[in-house]
Amino acid sequence: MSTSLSIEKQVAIFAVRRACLLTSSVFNKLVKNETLTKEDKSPVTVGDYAAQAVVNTILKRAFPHDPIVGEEDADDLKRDPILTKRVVELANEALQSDLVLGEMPEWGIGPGQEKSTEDLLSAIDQGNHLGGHNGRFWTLDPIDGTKGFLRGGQYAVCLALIVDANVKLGVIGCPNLPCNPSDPDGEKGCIFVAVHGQGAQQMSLSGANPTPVVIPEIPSGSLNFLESVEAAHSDHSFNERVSNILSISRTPTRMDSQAKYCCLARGDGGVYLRMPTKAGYKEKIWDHAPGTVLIEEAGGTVTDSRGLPLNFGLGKTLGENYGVIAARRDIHGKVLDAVQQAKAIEEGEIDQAKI
Ligand SMILES: Nc1ncnc2c1ncn2[C@@H]1O[C@H](COP(=O)(O)O)[C@@H](OP(=O)(O)O)[C@H]1O
Ligand SMILES: [Mg+2]
Ligand SMILES: [Mg+2]
Ligand SMILES: [Mg+2]
Repeated sequence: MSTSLSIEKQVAIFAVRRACLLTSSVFNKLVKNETLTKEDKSPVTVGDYAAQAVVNTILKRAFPHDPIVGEEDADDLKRDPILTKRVVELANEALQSDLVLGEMPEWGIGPGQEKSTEDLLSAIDQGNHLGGHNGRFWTLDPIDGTKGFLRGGQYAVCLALIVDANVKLGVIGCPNLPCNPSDPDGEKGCIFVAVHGQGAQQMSLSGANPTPVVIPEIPSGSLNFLESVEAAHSDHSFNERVSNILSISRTPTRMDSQAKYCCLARGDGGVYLRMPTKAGYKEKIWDHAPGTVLIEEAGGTVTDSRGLPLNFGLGKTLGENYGVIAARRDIHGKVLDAVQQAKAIEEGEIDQAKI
């Protein structure tokens, strides 16, 4: 591993880019029966499986010794030969498209690199690492915000490299996100990249125009919350209470996926807040690792509601769920105080009338 992670960064960008092109083209052709329902009742589409097959194929060729913690596995898919055939078709199409400058055929990509069904199902299952505190591994969410993807909203292909529980590199591809927030109808599709200690960048899906990303100063009157669309994923009424404490009057921006972290990183919204809606759900590392390094490198802080950093060394999850707060470094403390105040009110420790 080079200390600058320049090769890892390039490979990750190319892999995420191919997966983004795949998922955008799948969306236009997706039909209803190309989605399965997982044991936890959440949806998974042929796009999720094919994107995981593509990214894992590239990672395993470029870094054969690196384990991968991926969201999906191929168990349910294997029971459905029609969906399997579709995933194989999609993954092969994405892997075999022409090489762009910098891509290497040794990564298993480019014309003529057709993979068998067995190769691709096994590539999906190579995301079976359990994570943990020691060593180096990748974590992949092939489509984060599958519900957003299905509704034609925001979703993201998310990849991070974790070394000894620290997120060293994060790449988030957002095929539906406008490149320029002040031109929402303009070009869509951008990739955000952050390397620990080296800053953050945004580039177009083609890799063109890389520009540094730094969270701008936002006057407190213009702050707003970035929150999940899904009410089951984060407690909207809690966010409203925190907004009131902070005298935030702007309505929250609801958006699926880690595109929220990307918007926060470029100042398109001021605070990401995700508090649990019910006991028992544990946040997954692939839902937060790339977003966390992006925010930290763009000048922000990410903690739970106790003010502690997220722990990426516990396995597939972040452990007991104390929520997630992300904001620019200089306002994070203020938001954390407000969250703790709102929690105390909720728990009945403070009489609302006294504050
Ligand atoms: N009860 C719950 N609480 C919090 N997050 C949940 C949840 N159920 C599912 N999720 C996660 O929320 C992610 C989407 O986040 P968001 O709401 O910010 O779009 C999902 O990612 P996938 O879509 O990759 O499965 C899933 O991992
Ligand atoms: Mg999912
Ligand atoms: Mg996800
Ligand atoms: Mg996902």
